[in-house]
Amino acid sequence: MNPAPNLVLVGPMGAGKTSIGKRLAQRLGLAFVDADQRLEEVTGAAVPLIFEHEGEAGFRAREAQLIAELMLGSAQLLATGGGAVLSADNRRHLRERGFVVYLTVGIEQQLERLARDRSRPLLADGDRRSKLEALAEVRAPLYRDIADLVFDSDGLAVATAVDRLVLQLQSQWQRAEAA
Ligand SMILES: Nc1ncnc2c1ncn2[C@@H]1O[C@H](COP(=O)(O)OP(=O)(O)OP(=O)(O)O)[C@@H](O)[C@H]1O
Ligand SMILES: O=C(O)C1=C[C@@H](O)[C@@H](O)[C@H](O)C1
Ligand SMILES: [Mg+2]
Repeated sequence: MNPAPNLVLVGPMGAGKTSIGKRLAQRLGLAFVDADQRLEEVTGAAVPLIFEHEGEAGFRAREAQLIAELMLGSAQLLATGGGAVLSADNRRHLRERGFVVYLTVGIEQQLERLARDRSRPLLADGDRRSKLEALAEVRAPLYRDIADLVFDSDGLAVATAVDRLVLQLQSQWQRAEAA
């Protein structure tokens, strides 16, 4: 059993938080919430449009409010947005009320997975490789700081990643229960 009320996925764009999260939640019988998708439902606007109208700061404020509200609940799997860990308040809420899994991915896989994607405003223009590298430099220590488990999704199909995660989580949770 999860020692925390919720399960949380953090990590960079293209790590698979949304794709893996949806199937992992089904396997574990948890309600699946994707923060980006929830913000799109609530505002009626796509993430790039929120950035365009309210700036990154406006998006981050909405994201922080959502995380604070969601973490009051339980039995959820929350797939966070890639930048959620930038806020110390978010990190605290996620860590206090979630078992946090950091999904890692190599830059080549990230570039491949996001090659045709137009829904990430931070990659809208300029060189994607250098942008992703700059984001990773700032964020990797923050993801690591709140992680209860680090899982490398590089080169794994979503179904394989989910199978392995279920096993790793169950064994880690059993150890926590026995301790
Ligand atoms: N393990 C995987 N193998 C192959 N493709 C994958 C894998 N995980 C994700 N993808 C693909 O990569 C793209 C990005 O994945 P996803 O949206 O799950 O990333 P994310 O971590 O939620 O990113 P963001 O922080 O931007 O929300 C999607 O098109 C998805 O189908
Ligand atoms: O890495 C980021 O900062 C972001 C990732 C996405 O999940 C979205 O939350 C948005 O595109 C910003
Ligand atoms: Mg996502």
